[in-house]
Amino acid sequence: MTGAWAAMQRVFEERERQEIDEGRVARLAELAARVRELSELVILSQADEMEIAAVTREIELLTARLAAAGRGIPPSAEVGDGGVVRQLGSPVTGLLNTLAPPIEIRIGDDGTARSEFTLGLLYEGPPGFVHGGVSAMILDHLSGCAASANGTPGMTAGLDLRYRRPTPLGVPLSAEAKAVRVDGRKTFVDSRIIGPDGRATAEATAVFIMPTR
Ligand SMILES: CCCCC/C=C\C/C=C\C/C=C\C/C=C\CCCC(=O)SCCNC(=O)CCNC(=O)[C@H](O)C(C)(C)COP(=O)(O)OP(=O)(O)OC[C@H]1O[C@@H](n2cnc3c(N)ncnc32)[C@H](O)[C@@H]1OP(=O)(O)O
Repeated sequence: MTGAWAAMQRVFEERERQEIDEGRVARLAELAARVRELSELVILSQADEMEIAAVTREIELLTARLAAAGRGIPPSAEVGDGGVVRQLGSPVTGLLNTLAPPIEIRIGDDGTARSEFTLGLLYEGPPGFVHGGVSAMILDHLSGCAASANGTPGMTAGLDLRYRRPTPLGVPLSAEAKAVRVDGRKTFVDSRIIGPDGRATAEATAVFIMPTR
């Protein structure tokens, strides 16, 4: 008995009481996209110190405007087609999470979870290449979706990763994950990130375990 199941249920139930207004989500997603651009410019901008101080003050005012409306609870997670969880605040796929790339995942007829994406400077590890932790995050999440699509969701119990070659920044990448074996509460999922030359840059095997109630 881990208690994790009950804790997750409580959070889900609280969040499920909220209606998701798609028009509002679209406007918030637009805001998140603009904040992502801003985040990249915090690293790249050549503005002088006066300009940086002025922009900082403006951002402070904008933050205060949003805070004035009060803070609610994060928008709920929904299970969509093929068992893909639509979690608006997810750090991987969350349209409203400015730390998320964000990555769109779809499930094929054979249960493979797939995604195509380009990772920019915010996800840099070695100069010019994707941070290994970011690759791990993406493969973990994609694999979780594949386990769910298989009808055997769970929490990541293990993620065995091999970095085959550096994953380049700023070019189209793809990734795929598929449940390959179920053993009681354990689901084993194989996944990979594929570079523009069609070769795998990172490969993983993950184990998902449904927590005991
Ligand atoms: C409302 C409830 C929802 C429940 C489902 C939860 C999520 C799924 C929902 C949606 C998924 C959709 C999209 C995916 C999204 C995200 C993916 C990322 C997910 C994460 O970001 S998630 C965060 C990181 N994750 C954790 O925070 C886990 C912390 N941890 C624990 O909560 C426990 O650790 C737990 C529950 C994992 C297991 O605990 P436990 O007590 O139930 O089970 P136990 O340890 O006894 O293991 C049972 C059998 O598995 C074997 N075993 C254990 N580990 C193994 C390994 N690595 N390799 C091979 N075998 C292994 C043992 O050897 C034994 O084998 P045997 O039965 O043969 O003896």
